[in-house]
Amino acid sequence: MVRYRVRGGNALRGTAFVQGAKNAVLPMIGAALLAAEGRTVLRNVPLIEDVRRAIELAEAVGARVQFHEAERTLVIDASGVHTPVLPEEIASRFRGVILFVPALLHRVGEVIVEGVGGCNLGARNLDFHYNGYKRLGALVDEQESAIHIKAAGLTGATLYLDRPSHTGTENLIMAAALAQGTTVIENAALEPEVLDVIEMLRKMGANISGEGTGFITVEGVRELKAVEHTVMADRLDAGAFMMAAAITGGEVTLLGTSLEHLGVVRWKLEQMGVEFFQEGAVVHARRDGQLRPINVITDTYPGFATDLQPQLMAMAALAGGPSYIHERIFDGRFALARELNKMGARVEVNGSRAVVHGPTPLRGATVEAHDLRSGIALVLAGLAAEGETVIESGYRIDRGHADIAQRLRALGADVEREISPFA
Ligand SMILES: CC(=O)N[C@H]1[C@@H](OP(=O)(O)OP(=O)(O)OC[C@H]2O[C@@H](n3ccc(=O)[nH]c3=O)[C@H](O)[C@@H]2O)O[C@H](CO)[C@@H](O)[C@@H]1O
Ligand SMILES: C=C(OP(=O)(O)O)C(=O)O
Repeated sequence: MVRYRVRGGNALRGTAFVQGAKNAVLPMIGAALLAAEGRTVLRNVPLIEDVRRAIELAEAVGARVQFHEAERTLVIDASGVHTPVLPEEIASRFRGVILFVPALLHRVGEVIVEGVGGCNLGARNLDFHYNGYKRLGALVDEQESAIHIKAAGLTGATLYLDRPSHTGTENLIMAAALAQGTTVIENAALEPEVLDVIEMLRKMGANISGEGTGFITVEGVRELKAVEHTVMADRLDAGAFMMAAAITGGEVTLLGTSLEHLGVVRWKLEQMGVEFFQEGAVVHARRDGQLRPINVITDTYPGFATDLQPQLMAMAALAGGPSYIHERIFDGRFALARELNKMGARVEVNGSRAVVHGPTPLRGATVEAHDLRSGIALVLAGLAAEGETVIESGYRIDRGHADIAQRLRALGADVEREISPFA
């Protein structure tokens, strides 16, 4: 059992390194398995638990993987991929498992998904993925214990997503990349990570156009080759550090990121009183006076990222007036509210809307990380709280943020990661 212990009160100051993006590296590991020969080299790979699960899973299906951790470099030889089973004990621990489906369909002709993990945020359906595979010619059999997908070769088709699903877009592109003929994907996701994955697939030899427009065309090719690719910076990790500076009244310099990737998040943080200054790939963020209340609606990119909504909720607890949050992506992403309330916040939730009655001083408490982003939001709340905050279920934070305690300590925070022998 991992837990984080945070003693609040220090304004964060200094320089932080932004990690490689979790939501880009996971599909890239899936993409690497599409190459039947050679070795893929991924750079700027974050040392997070989801990457460790993805490595275990790639090995379970027959790939040979070396993780050079000090160099943040992953080497994947997928020539030995032979088994269709994505085993429950690994698959049920992270969402990225679904990103292995296209490669196994192409390489093995079938996939058995024994579980799908990831953050518990309410309904997380996969119907857009399955409908897409079916339109490309696969057979999908959804049983309670496992999902079985089979395909004797895929054929291009016109596909659509009811809404621009992030992993749905990546999966249908990967499925179409080696299908015979042309595939058009309508209502495709625009997230920067999706574009980075497309860039890697294009280097591998895929013929993809239209990314960033919502309409993607993929001309199938016969094979994809192993390549080298550097994973983009994690905008959610960068956002967490910006908000850590803001919530503590500090100032941070973030190396290797871009305000462009934040979309609307940037403007909302500015409205709350965060000042930004960008010099190339270096971003400075600091709080400018008292935090102001805010009105936020989460949306797909470039709208306000749902993965930064909990951190914003924590900040809103300290803002000078009521803030309104409308969560439109997930129907169960307000588990943070009751944990923040244990710390003295006043958050009222009504369905997909929440009102944060700020300002309320925060005080330390023992709280639970119900998912990755509510976990990091509680770390931020702890940094601004009086006294000590203990955040249980810290594994969920480790799924997506690398060395977070150490990186925050380098900015002057009092944070420790502890491993308890008691489960
Ligand atoms: C590994 C990864 O990249 N995870 C990210 C990805 O998750 P993920 O790709 O799972 O999220 P989606 O964009 O697919 O889901 C968004 C919404 O669409 C619904 N939906 C999705 C697919 C589908 O087949 N049917 C369906 O109904 C989901 O229930 C959810 O309500 O995007 C989310 C939304 O930005 C982020 O929070 C996650 O961090
Ligand atoms: C929801 C998230 O991740 P996943 O899709 O991997 O559960 C997240 O990164 O906040």
